[in-house]
Amino acid sequence: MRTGFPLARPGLRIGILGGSFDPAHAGHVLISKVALRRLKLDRVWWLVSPGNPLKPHGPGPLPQRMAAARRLIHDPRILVTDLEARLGLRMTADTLAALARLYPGVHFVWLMGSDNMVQFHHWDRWRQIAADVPIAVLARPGSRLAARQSVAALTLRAFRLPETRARALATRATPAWVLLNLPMSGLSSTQLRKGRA
Ligand SMILES: Nc1ncnc2c1ncn2[C@@H]1O[C@H](COP(=O)(O)OP(=O)(O)OP(=O)(O)O)[C@@H](O)[C@H]1O
Ligand SMILES: O=C(O)c1ccc[n+]([C@@H]2O[C@H](COP(=O)([O-])O)[C@@H](O)[C@H]2O)c1
Repeated sequence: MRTGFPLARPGLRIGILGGSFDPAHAGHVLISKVALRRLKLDRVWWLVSPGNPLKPHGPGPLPQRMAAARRLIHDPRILVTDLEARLGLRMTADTLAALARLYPGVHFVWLMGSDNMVQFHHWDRWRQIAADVPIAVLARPGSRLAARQSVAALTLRAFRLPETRARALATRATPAWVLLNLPMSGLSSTQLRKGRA
């Protein structure tokens, strides 16, 4: 494995939480812990993005975002990585293809908040993403119901697992996705940036 890339042996179940983390906050920690438990994951990797392809303004510098994210985590199962920047990738479809090549035999699950599910159908090759990797959508205030009615949710409705089957998601044939309800956190990076300004 190249330097700077996390290690993972075949058979591990790893949730990937992609985001700007500008800055990371307790909402990210909460959904990571819920995903670890409810999806029976071994690890969650925070994939600190060089920048969301759909957002017009880039986030703050990557090293600062990484350092702040690491300071927030006190669970050895959660790991922060800049592998997307190291690979020179930005589109999630490309990142997931690279992960499959780099880590054969690892069971990856894409994690995202329900706000992202609402606009998932605008992502580059979103159907390919859903065909490549199981997806867990974590409820977030204001978008939980909209996520259930989103274009992606309706398109993929035949492949939705009930929450009671969430533990099976990581090794399920794709497409497969689940919507996880949880005691929701209203925290957001936008709100924290406003508070800092
Ligand atoms: N409070 C939260 N509850 C559920 N999911 C969340 C929460 N905060 C962030 N997420 C999810 O975590 C992932 C990374 O989030 P991101 O780094 O963009 O933080 P954010 O708070 O959504 O930032 P911003 O306000 O700048 O959009 C996304 O899939 C997002 O939906
Ligand atoms: O690939 C895409 O088209 C795409 C479009 C929007 C968002 N994403 C990814 O979704 C993750 C969450 O983005 P954000 O900006 O909400 O933190 C992050 O990993 C982005 O790279 C990816």
